Amino acid sequence: MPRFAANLTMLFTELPMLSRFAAAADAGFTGVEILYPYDLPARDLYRAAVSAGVEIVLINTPPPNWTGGPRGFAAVPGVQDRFRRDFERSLRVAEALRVRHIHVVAGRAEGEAARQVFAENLSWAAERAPHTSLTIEPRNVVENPGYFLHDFATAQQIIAEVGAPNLGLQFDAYHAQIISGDMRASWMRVASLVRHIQIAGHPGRHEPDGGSIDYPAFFRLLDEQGYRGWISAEYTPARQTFHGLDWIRRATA
Ligand SMILES: O=C(O)C(=O)[C@H](O)CO
Ligand SMILES: [Mg+2]
Repeated sequence: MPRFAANLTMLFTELPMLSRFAAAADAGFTGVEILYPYDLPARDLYRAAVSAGVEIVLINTPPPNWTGGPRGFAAVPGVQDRFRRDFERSLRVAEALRVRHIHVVAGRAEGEAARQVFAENLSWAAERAPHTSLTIEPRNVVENPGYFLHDFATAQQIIAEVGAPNLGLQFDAYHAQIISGDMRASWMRVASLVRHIQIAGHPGRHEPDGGSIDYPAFFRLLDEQGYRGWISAEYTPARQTFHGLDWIRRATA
């Protein structure tokens, strides 16, 4: 049976962050992810996870601007020193939270210079943190205009070029459906590189229930293929989080 994580940046936001861990555990999640855990003490987050009995599966590298603006800048030329300092910070937080994956967020950039900077930053980070799993995630540019990593072919090339054993793909099924029009076909092409999956319903990015992606069939496929990673629910609840959890009850029944 797949292991499900709740993205606490998007789910259970009816509650303060530290109360979301227990709410996720009560709902049947055994892991959580927090996109930007940098504004609360790591020890409080870790304690909340331990007392709820959930693992913290993933965090993102920090955004360049704490009060908004683009998220992440690993592919942005001209700020490599800053990337390195901020990566050190994510590493400290990841160690304190015993996090499994750090998602290295590419940011807004384009062209060959951005591709080179992204590959250089990833090589540096993979070597700096050989025991931490690093991920990169293609996102659709319809909703993330200007985002550097917006197709799977580029992600595959960069992972091959960096060639680090601790760098892999974060497969967001919602983005994949928009990028290729066929999430399952994308999955079949890149599955061997994937170390973390995120899900949301399409269209709308709400509960993974109904819509154009057949998630029960996807979960069966993952079981058949022996996928051992986490599947993280990264969606905006259509109403209150608690009213939209039938899908996980069915998936874990
Ligand atoms: O946008 C997404 O799908 C992500 O997973 C990002 O990490 C959100 O910041
Ligand atoms: Mg995602």
